[in-house]
Amino acid sequence: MSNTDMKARSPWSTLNEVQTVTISPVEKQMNSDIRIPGSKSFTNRALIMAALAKGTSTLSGILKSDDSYWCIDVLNKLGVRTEVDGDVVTVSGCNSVWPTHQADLYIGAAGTIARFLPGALAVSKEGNWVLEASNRMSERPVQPLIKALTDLGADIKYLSNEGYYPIQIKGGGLEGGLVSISGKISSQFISGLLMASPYAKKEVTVSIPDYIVQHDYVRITLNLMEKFGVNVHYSDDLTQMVVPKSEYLGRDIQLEADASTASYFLALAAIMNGRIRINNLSVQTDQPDIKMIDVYEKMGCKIVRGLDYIELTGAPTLQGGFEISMKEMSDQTLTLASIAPFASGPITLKDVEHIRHHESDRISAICTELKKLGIEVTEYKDGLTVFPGNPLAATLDSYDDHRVAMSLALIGAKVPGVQINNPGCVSKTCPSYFELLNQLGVQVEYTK
Ligand SMILES: O=C(O)C1=C[C@@H](OP(=O)(O)O)[C@@H](O)[C@H](O)C1
Ligand SMILES: C=C(OP(=O)(O)O)C(=O)O
Repeated sequence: MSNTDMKARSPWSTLNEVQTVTISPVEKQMNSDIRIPGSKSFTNRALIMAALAKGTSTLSGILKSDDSYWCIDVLNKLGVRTEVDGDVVTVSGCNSVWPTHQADLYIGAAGTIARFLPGALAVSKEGNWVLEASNRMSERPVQPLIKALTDLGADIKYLSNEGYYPIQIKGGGLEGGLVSISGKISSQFISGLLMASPYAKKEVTVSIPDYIVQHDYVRITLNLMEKFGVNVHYSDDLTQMVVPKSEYLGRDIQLEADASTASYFLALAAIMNGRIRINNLSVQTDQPDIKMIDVYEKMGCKIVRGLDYIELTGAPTLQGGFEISMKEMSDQTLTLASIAPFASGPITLKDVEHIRHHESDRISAICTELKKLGIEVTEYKDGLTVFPGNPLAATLDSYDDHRVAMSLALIGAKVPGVQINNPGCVSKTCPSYFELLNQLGVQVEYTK
């Protein structure tokens, strides 16, 4: 497990001892209903807004994974009281004054914490905190966010490499005013800046000079801020956003299921020509990865868009022969690339250069692993083309990246002899992933 960062695995991870998982094809026709764990994006936003808020919040349907564990752990270390009961967490908000003024905080591999926490700390009147991240998160960019926060008056220092974790943040507050921030490497920079902005001394006007890679994640932030009592004024294209001086108020909120996680199970039914119904997610969501159902439909699957469910029935042959921009749902690039060999023609996935900065260099990782399976691919700076083929048995690497492991496992559900090294990394967003696959009839065997 050479590239595995075991420190980033939390007590909510499950497969730390497992070296390799062998996935074997589904034996009977898939015809199942399933419930999907809570959304990472909603969970970590809601936790941080609830912690900053005045009053107590009850968040139901949280995700219990490494990313949310480290978020709750950090809040506890900052002196915020949280109580977890099943998938419900009660958070006693600190009204933007973090009770513990000095602490070393470990945030694991979570981009959401790395980009949402700095602003939330900087707004506090006093404090001096050191933030350390996983090895990979310490290679992922944060400079545009830190620059915007320091432009607003925050006191943040890089402790090792300029532009990267670890960092030191001192309290003192944000001044407010006009601030410009790039959205072309990560939308999380903008979300993190917005979440802190109500606590600046003056109104904050956020302006985007270039473009945003995934607008819908910013919309999730804006809508959740509104639920916590802060109304941001913004242009439709999100290039200008005005955050009033305000404060979050404690709320009781039911969080959504994770649309990114749901997509793997929809993809599974698509390639198996089976039927699956997701019982706790609907198309009425801001989560961008919901748009994958349109892609599965375009590939020949039948979709029922229920009021409170989504059902997919696969097709004997999936249709390929198209090019698609994955920019606005880029977490699903690997899912589509993994089922693409089973389609009738080549599929080109474009506009996702930014995913080279995710949990792994995802474009390079998926091209390397598909080639190991004997699949022809062409790699571009911003994407790849996957050609139809019959994948061979192979032992694959997960790159310690949950989405690499979850996507490649789909191929094992159709092709005998697919093994994945270091599969425990799925705990970043879905510790129960292989268990859920198994419930759907996929055979899963662990080697320790
Ligand atoms: O705000 C969020 O919750 C997320 C934003 C996206 O990140 P980028 O905008 O960095 O691609 C996405 O990939 C990530 O999984 C979750
Ligand atoms: C990019 C991802 O995560 P993070 O929140 O760490 O950016 C992801 O989940 O695919």
